[in-house]
Amino acid sequence: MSDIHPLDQLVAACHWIGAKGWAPATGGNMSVRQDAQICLLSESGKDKGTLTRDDFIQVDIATSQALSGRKPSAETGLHTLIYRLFPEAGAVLHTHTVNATVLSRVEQGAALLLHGYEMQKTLTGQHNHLDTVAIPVFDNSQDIAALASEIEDYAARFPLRYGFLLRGHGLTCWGRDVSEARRQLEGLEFLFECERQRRLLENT
Ligand SMILES: CSCCC(=O)C(=O)COP(=O)(O)O
Ligand SMILES: [Zn+2]
Repeated sequence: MSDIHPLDQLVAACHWIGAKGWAPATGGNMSVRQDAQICLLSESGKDKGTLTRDDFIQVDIATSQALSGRKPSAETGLHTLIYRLFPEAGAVLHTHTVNATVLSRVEQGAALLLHGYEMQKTLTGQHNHLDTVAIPVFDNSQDIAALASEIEDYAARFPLRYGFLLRGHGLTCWGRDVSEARRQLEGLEFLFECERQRRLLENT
């Protein structure tokens, strides 16, 4: 348990994501849960690698509405969905990496299946490289409410853990706190890089 305020941890995570090149230009969005009702979400249209505390906006988790007149992320509805689906979720990170963007397009199926990688064990609850981790892939849409509804339906039928991919768009992942969300993001991104390399090499 860290003494650093969760919002400061999130700002640090945004800078780390920016330095990695995982949220180019204005891509990506990040949030942290304040309490059962409210989350703090990045303001829309900003460079997420240079955010400060003032760039986060209080949003009502039940309605996805900002408490102020400011405009939170265009993907607010996906963050609030995760906080509603998973009361234990404390932070949500959405990135636009090349690996997530390309792999989610190349993968024709409904999920990216990760199997045989020791690094799967960086994901909470994974203890064996021989298990299969399924990261669902949803077709991208500009209708975030419809997308949220589709993801909610999926979660009612199948286990939804760690994160999901939006086809040709990026990864959204979460954790109990910023630290766990960062670990899931870093682990998944490593696995995506391996999977992209494996597919390239095995097809030659
Ligand atoms: C060029 S980024 C397009 C929108 C997007 O996918 C994203 O992650 C950033 O949107 P936001 O409103 O959160 O800035
Ligand atoms: Zn995005």
